[in-house]
Amino acid sequence: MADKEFTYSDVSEHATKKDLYMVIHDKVYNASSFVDEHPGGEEVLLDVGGQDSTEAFEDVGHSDEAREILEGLLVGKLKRQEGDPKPKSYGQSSTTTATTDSASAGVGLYAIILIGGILAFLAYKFLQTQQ
Ligand code: HEM
Repeated sequence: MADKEFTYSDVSEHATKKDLYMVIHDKVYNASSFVDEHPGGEEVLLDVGGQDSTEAFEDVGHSDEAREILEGLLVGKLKRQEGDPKPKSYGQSSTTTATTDSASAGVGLYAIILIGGILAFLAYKFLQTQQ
């Protein structure tokens, strides 16, 4: 059963509380039996019902226990088709780019402060020798 393949449109047909599928890391889970037990509330699960909820799931930082429960809900894997939304590989693509950007911006800022400091020091030394 867990070998079954679902397309995005298959998954999107299961978006009600009694029949709730979601995609996490390209695997398809049937969360219907867990909705009432979810410590984070049923609302959030219903929100992502029938969709890719990888980001929402990972953003919360779910425990290993949560991941074990998740494995028990597995019904199949996602069959990606052309035109489907891109894989939401968490911690890669967009997130990494953002981190790299801010990191290099940080380095740039330090470089400017450092160069500014050196210039100020040289100017100070220069003025001293002038006197
Ligand atoms: C079927 C998929 C999911 C399972 C099996 C699951 C399971 C769990 C479990 C076991 C916890 C307790 C804390 C922990 O062990 O990490 C939890 C907490 C939580 N979950 Fe989920 N979760 C799922 C999907 C989601 C999604 C899609 C969201 C969307 C935002 C979400 C939001 C939360 C929040 C906000 C908490 C924290 C509740 C609190 O500490 O007050 N969960 N979840």
